[in-house]
Formats: sequence, C-alpha cells, structure tokens
Amino acid sequence: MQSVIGLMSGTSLDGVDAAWIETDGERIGWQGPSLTLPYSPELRKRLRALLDRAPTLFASDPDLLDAVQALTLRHAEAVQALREKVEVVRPESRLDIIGFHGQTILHDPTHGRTWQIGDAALLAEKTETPVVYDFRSADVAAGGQGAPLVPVYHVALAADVARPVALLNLGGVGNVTFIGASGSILACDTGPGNALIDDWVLRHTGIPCDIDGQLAKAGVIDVPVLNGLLDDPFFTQAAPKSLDRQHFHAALDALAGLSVEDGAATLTAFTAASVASLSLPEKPGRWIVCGGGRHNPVLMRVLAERLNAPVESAERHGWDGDAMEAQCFGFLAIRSVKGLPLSFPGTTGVPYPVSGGITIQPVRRT
Ligand SMILES: Nc1ncnc2c1ncn2[C@@H]1O[C@H](COP(=O)(O)OP(=O)(O)OP(=O)(O)O)[C@@H](O)[C@H]1O
Ligand SMILES: CC(=O)N[C@H]1[C@@H]2OC[C@@H](O2)[C@@H](O)[C@@H]1O[C@H](C)C(=O)O
Repeated sequence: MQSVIGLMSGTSLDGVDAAWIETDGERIGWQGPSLTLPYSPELRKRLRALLDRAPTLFASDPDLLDAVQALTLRHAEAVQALREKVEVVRPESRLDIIGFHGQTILHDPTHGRTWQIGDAALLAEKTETPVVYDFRSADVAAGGQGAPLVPVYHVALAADVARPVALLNLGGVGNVTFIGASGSILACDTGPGNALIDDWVLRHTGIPCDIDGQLAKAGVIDVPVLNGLLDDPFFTQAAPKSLDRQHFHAALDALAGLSVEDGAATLTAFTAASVASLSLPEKPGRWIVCGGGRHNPVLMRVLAERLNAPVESAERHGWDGDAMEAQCFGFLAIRSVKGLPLSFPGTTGVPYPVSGGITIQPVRRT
C-alpha cells in the first residue's frame, strides 16, 4: 500500500478538500485525516468569473494564470496542513504521491473538451512530491464522458455492502454509482446537486447556501415550475451521461417571481426529483449519500420520499462523506501510476476501460 493525498476542488467552488489514504489502487487501507481549506471570497469570485468565460478563454489569459497560481498555492497549503495532521496521529507515515484533480471550469465532452485548471508542476515543486493530474482527458479522447470518475472508488469502498445499492454524491452537481446484484456497474451525473440552491440563496440573501434547508422548509414547491425544470432533455438521456456545472444556470430565470423560500423548496425538490427520474436496471435496496447535500435534512427527507427507499448518510457505513471525493483522487492517482483503468463503459460510456492521469516529478534540488 502507498500513502497518498487526494485533492479535490469541487463544483461548489467553496474550497479544496484534501484526504490521506493508504491504497494499492484496488484495496483501501487506512483512511487517514481529511480537511477542507476554504477559498477566500475573492478567489471564489475569480473562479466563478472563469466559469462564465471558459468557452472562449485562452490558456495565456492573465486572469486565468493568476487564478491558477492562487488555486495551486492553496492546494499546497492543504497538503502541508494535512501532513501536519497525519504527523500527529501516525508520525511514521511518509507521503508517496499526490492526486490533484484541479478545478473544472469547463466540461463539454461532446465537443471533446474538459478543462481542469491547476499547475501540477508548481504543486510538485512546493510539496516536493510527485503529482498525478489530468484525470479526465484520456477518457474524453477515447469517446467517454470524462465523468463521473468516482465509481471505481465507490465500488472498492462498498465491497461489503449488500447489493443492489446506489451511492449518491450530492455536491454542486449530483452523481450516482449503481451496483447491481450481480456486481454490474452503471453510473452518471444525476442533475443539479446543491449548486442551483446555492446560487439562488446567494443571489437573494447573500448567504452561500440554504443552511440546514431552513429556507426550503419554510417554502412551498411550485409544481409547474418544477415540471418545467424537469423538461430538460438531460433527464431523458440514458446513462452514462455527465454535466457541466453551468448546464442548468438558466434554470434560475424560471424561478423569477418566487419568494426566496418557495424558490429554495422548488430547487430542493428539483435535485431530489432529478435523482428519482433515473432509470436504473434494478431498484436499489438503499441509497448511500455523500457530499455536502447530506447535511441538508430537507433535501434528505424529500429524496427519501421521492425514491421510496432508505436513504442513508455515508457515515452509517463508517465512511467520511465529506472526504470521499478527495480520497477518490488519491486512489485514482495510484491506479494511474499502475496503468489501471479509471473509467469503464458503464461509468463514462467510454468504449473500453481506460486509464488516465499524468505524473509529474518534483524538480530535483542539487
Ligand atoms: N448544513 C448544510 N445545509 C445545507 N447545505 C449544506 C450544508 N452543508 C453543506 N451543504 C451544501 O454542500 C455544498 C458543498 O458540497 P460538496 O463539498 O460536496 O461540493 P463539491 O465537492 O464542491 O461539489 P462536486 O461534488 O459537485 O464537485 C455546499 O455548497 C452546500 O450547498
Ligand atoms: C467535470 C467534473 O469536474 N465533474 C465533476 C462534477 O462534480 C460532481 C459531478 O460533476 C462529477 O461528474 C464530477 O466529479 C466527480 C468527483 C467524479 O468525476 O466522479
């Protein structure tokens, strides 16, 4: 087993998640500490501006280069902070490698593009550790969706969980890994997770999310608006399929005129209904939820109602639901180095299993 730090900067743009695990890329050993280093409001604003400009952005754009540097240095701080945490609990541990996802600013696999920003060479230099990055390009080049990549990690984690089961990540965007009774895998992005709720609440209250679902709880779902949102052609596409965070951005216009509470209730129902609209080969015996959405009790309740099945938090299975994506990119880093597949026909629609990721070594100091 090797010791690895996985780093994930998710679609919520809230910060970088870092997690330490021991793994050989197939089995998962010690799940060590994890942490989130938040981004400053200023960096969030710069990243958000890049999302809007990404389709026409040049790699040499000065705003992009500045943001990449700030983002990468924050990742290096996360690595240092996590090393210090591990030093306290397992002083004998030595970091072998880092899995660096970066920040997605554009995801358009149908046009062969997926773009995660971050400077892997700078991170390798600052941390004096080999860094694996660019996990999605090989899959997209081979005709896959480039996402989700977490399923192979979900399957390893859930090796002992009764099947059929679904593992649902509710981050900015939602994604699911379905494991059938026979072990068959089907995965896809599900639709919005928290990103639309966050954007709506931020726009109307200045607060970055609907804390504990308080606004949604006080609101009433606008059914015609909800049905209009569910008319999006994404929901009739078969899995595997993936999404750009901005795909549903215009959806907020459909809510014009609603109170902030009714809008939050409608968007919370939209996230749950988009998961329930999935057509899976078998009905999962349980849904295990990770990602920030599981902290929203209203979203969890509406999900359970719409899925008509047990909906459990990842912690019920001894997992850290806030660290799973970061852990995953540590796991994928080792798989990348070993040339093992990261994606499969059932997870991204790629025609054959594909590895991916590029390793960069730190500059040797003489
Ligand atoms: N107590 C809470 N109440 C409501 N929502 C919450 C709470 N805690 C976290 N969230 C939601 O979780 C989000 C963060 O989730 P997470 O960190 O899983 O996203 P991410 O990793 O950036 O996204 P992705 O998985 O799409 O890359 C916040 O933006 C917020 O909407
Ligand atoms: C292109 C991209 O960055 N997609 C993210 C995003 O955030 C959630 C969902 O959309 C998922 O497809 C993916 O991340 C996870 C970690 C994945 O690839 O499995």
